[in-house]
Amino acid sequence: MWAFRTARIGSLLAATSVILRRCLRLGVAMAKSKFEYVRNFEVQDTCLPHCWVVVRLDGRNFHRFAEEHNFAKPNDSRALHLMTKCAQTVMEELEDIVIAYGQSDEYSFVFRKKSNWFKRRASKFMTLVASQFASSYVFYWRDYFEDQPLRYPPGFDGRVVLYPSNQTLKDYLSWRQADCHINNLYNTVFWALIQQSGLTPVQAQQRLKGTLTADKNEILFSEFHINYNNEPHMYRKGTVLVWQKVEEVRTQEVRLPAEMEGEKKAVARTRTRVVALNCDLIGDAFWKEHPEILAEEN
Ligand SMILES: Nc1nc2c(ncn2[C@@H]2O[C@H](COP(=O)(O)OP(=O)(O)OP(=O)(O)O)[C@@H](O)[C@H]2O)c(=O)[nH]1
Ligand SMILES: [Mg+2]
Ligand SMILES: [Mg+2]
Repeated sequence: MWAFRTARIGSLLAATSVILRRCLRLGVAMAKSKFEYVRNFEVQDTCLPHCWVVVRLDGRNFHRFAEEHNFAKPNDSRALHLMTKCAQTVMEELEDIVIAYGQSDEYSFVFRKKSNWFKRRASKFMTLVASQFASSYVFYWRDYFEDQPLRYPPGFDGRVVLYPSNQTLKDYLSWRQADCHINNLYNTVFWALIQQSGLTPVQAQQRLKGTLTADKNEILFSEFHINYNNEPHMYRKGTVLVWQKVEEVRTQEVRLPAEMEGEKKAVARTRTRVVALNCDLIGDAFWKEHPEILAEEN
């Protein structure tokens, strides 16, 4: 009797599991349409593991954008501060960015070596950075350009570059900062010759043809009494964004006995914030001061 019952339960269970399996198969077949195969056309764009992932953005045709929006020449501090505000937003909204560097119409964002954000898909990194940056540029425009309406929507191109070692990453950032220095020195003399000496752009270009750094410094000093080293750091060095612990003091209402109700007290707390620096990245000093950026766990 007992054996008969056990056999019956067994065959019932077997029948149920066959039905269940059929249903599941049918369900899966139904969920997959005949068009499903097009998924296979998607390319794998996973960034190589253990590499620094750098996303660099650059303003599209900003030569024209700067003209149309009356940017000051050679440097418009409103435009540079707006770029930095957008980059700060990118760092705060997205994940795993350990440092960013910007100058002119470009910003580079460095994702930590071991980031597994969106399974390290390059297209996700690039498009999320570019779209967050571009929407922030429009969103915050009025805060920096109070009297200058935004005349058309700006665009930013993006690229992803992988750097396999700390040295190559440091060299990449040094390259961008050296570019900032070379362009800024040239532009400072170029516009001084036009704005202060009345040369035409073609004449200014001719005057600077073949000149070396020392020559440009000399022209600035002897003709315009400008010591290039005293020009603002933001123009000469660009902007570095890093995470830093900042002590914040806020006045806060505290719970006290009824007779003291509503009293406020200063409360200090430490938060990690994105901080903008206009410092040198090429020498060792910066990396010694901020060892956590290249630390192994990154
Ligand atoms: N007047 C002024 N112009 C700026 C400033 N920052 C950037 N620009 C302009 O933006 C340009 C940026 O250079 P590029 O990125 O090489 O060139 P682009 O015109 O943006 O062209 P693509 O990047 O190739 O699309 C500079 O050459 C300037 O004309 C600024 O502070 N003041
Ligand atoms: Mg550009
Ligand atoms: Mg550029």
